Amino acid sequence: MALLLLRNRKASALGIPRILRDNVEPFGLNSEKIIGAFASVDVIIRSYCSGSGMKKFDFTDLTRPHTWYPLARKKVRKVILHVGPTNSGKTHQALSRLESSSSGIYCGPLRLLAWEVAKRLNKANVSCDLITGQEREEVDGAKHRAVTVEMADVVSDYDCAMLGCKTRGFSFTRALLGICANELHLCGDPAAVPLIQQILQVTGDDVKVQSYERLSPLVPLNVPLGSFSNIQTGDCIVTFSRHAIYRLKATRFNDASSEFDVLVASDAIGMGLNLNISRIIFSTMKKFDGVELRDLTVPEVKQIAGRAGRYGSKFPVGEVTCLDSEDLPLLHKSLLEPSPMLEEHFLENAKLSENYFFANCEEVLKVATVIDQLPLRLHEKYLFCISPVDMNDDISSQGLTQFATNYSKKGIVQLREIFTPGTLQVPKTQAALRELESIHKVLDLYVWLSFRLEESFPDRELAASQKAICSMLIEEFLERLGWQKPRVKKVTPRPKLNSAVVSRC
Ligand SMILES: Nc1ncnc2c1ncn2[C@@H]1O[C@H](COP(=O)(O)OP(=O)(O)OP(=O)(O)O)[C@@H](O)[C@H]1O
Ligand SMILES: [Mg+2]
Repeated sequence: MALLLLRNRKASALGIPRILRDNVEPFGLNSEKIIGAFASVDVIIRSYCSGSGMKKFDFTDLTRPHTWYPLARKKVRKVILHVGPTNSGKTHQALSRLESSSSGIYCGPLRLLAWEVAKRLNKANVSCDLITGQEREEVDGAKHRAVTVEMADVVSDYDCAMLGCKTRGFSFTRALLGICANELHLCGDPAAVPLIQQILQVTGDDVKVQSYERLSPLVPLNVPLGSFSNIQTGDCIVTFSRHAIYRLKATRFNDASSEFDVLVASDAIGMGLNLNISRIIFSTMKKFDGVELRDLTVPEVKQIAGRAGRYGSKFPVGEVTCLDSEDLPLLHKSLLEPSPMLEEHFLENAKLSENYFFANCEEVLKVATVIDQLPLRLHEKYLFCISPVDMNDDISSQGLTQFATNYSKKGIVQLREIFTPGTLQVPKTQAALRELESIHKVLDLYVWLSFRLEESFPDRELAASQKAICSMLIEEFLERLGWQKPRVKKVTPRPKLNSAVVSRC
């Protein structure tokens, strides 16, 4: 939820962005203490400015986030928690309910899942829009929407809403508290139940738990894969970096003479995807989480392993193992252990009221310090702050600065001002590859902004087409290294596996 930063040391080091200091002080904010509550600023401002009869909002009271969503609070929502292990039919059950409702919204953690749901509903003649950070496919007359969770709509009224989210990010909490629906279905691990029940105690919602059992078996193997020569059809190799995916794909599985139908995927597949996978193979049990290289957590291992042998797929029994034998003990132990209760971590971190914790918003603050001096309104600054810019990437952060500066000066940002179409080339070196990936990020950012400031970022089509060219050129570079383009480009709920790459979208 909200990026609540009360006396956060890291944040103070960056200084208090003027964005919030200047704009919220009239509401009585003590800027020495409070740096931001970005996540819900949009809702608060909209409510405050709409003249909807809402009283002056007290920005100093950050202990009651459920009150930031007045629309949702008008209802006593029926909240159903669908909990159980992976592959137990939680999503299936909740989606059936969504499908039969007069209006609804699905909020998922991954673009592919939103896409899968939109496809399923439209196929069942329930018109459904697909809305993610970077795309909007609207269907005439649709009363249903499938969105990625950060796009959760907290200002409309729905009959049924579904949250299929595996993380505790602020988007999830915002959706949990803010979605205005008669019925709210949440799918996840039983470990989340106490925390969600606790959070929803104050909303007055009616919460029920529905438990599930695994629908088909998952067998942890005692023998490691050992060598890639032991790969079989239906295997899925899981790795944790994009470059490792490319490398594995390029060097191992795409030999022209190879007949293997193998998926190489990142841990993003763990978020509920249904694929035809017989055996999950962890190429490593360690992951770099942005700060350190650490062992995979119990929920991560279970979620990823749970992709094997999905019910109704062509593999009725799933298997899971590791590439190296030394990783097997951690795999076996993790699969046997219950997931740690989310509240433990939560309480450790909470510094405000006992149900809330400080989300990490260093990235947002980095943007805030860059655009702080620009003559933009609060809402516009906020928008740039939450945009999908990679501030650790020089080209991406320069792109954002340029977009924000040009927008503040002229109100319109032509893509050609910072980018000349027709100049992209197949990279010849790893450095050129990285540069092209950075350009891809800048174009992606332009598309994202164009959906929110439509008139000011008019070149969406050009940006999208140049972005597609970037992807093609990256693929061409990789093909020259021996990588082959997947024959199946989109991952459908049950595709024939053809060495597709799935990574976080
Ligand atoms: N009652 C059912 N009838 C037919 N198919 C079902 C049924 N229940 C589940 N399935 C199918 O079984 C597979 C797994 O179900 P689902 O995706 O709902 O599991 P899940 O519990 O949400 O798993 P995860 O925790 O990994 O997200 C899906 O392909 C789903 O369509
Ligand atoms: Mg699911």
